Amino acid sequence: MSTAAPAVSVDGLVMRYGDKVAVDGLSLEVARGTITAVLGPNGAGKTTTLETCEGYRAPQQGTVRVLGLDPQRDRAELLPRIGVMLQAGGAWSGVRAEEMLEHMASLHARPLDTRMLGERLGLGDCGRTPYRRLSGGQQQRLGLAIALVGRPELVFVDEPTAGMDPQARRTTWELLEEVRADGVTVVLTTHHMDEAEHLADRIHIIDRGRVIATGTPGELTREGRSATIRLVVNRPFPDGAPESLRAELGPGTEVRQLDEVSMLVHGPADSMTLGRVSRWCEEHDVLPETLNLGQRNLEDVFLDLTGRELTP
Ligand SMILES: Nc1ncnc2c1ncn2[C@@H]1O[C@H](COP(=O)(O)OP(=O)(O)OP(=O)(O)O)[C@@H](O)[C@H]1O
Repeated sequence: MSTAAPAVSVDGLVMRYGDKVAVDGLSLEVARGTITAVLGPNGAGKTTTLETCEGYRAPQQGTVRVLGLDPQRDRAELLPRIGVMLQAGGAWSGVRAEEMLEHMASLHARPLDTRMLGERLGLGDCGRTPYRRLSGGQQQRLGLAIALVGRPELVFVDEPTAGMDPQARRTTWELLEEVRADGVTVVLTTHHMDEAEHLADRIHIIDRGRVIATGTPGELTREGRSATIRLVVNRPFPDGAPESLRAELGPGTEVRQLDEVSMLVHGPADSMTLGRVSRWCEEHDVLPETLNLGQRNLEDVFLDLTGRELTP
């Protein structure tokens, strides 16, 4: 564990919009040089938290420090050192992509080469396209280029791959990994658990304005009370098999039939459950060809903690 001061520290943050509590006593830290994901469902309070770190909103309660500075009081000192990729917009509608990027570069003392950055992000072909005519994925990539052009020490990226096709998503992930390799700290929000699992050194899972779990992807998915069991049998299940297996396993278990010979069981991660599945097979005259306890993913972690799906 690094002893260096954290890049970001949020302590007891409370944010409301009128009567609505958007952030409810949220605390988290981001270590320097890492990719940290703030993962949570829509409306969990991710964007509001990020906007407070970026200095766009003043904390109503609690404290926020970014690179050791107060994002409100020390805004002028902080701004040249951070990059921000907004969730939507970030450019005015008529401006061409390359003009926007060059304009942003001109605001920084030592900007990156805009042509190279545009090429790297696959913006080469649309440099002369007005912002409003860019696809959603292209607007996202331009937003990321704008966040990176000033060689920030820390970048905040809000839903970096929303609206991107799988290939653009991969490229964006690679780029964020390169940025980290250069020593830049990356804080990203996402509601895609695969994105958090793939990219993040550390994940803060948030729900209803609070951090409900923190850890590396491995730590979060190893601990816990439940697992996914995959069952594949030698011949089609009898009618009513999922209901009958669920009854055998008791409460707290979900059973989903995938096709005529396979089922997924989500339930307690213990040998008793495996034993019961095996006994049920024997009683129903089907032979398990596969019966294995799968690795939990972040979706399972979220379900364990909240009783709800991360991506409904
Ligand atoms: N300007 C606003 N006025 C009123 N309510 C708002 C405003 N911005 C956000 N909210 C509400 O505050 C809560 C938290 O919103 P926030 O955008 O921070 O969540 P989020 O986790 O980023 O969600 P998403 O993934 O959908 O962007 C939500 O219930 C949202 O509806």
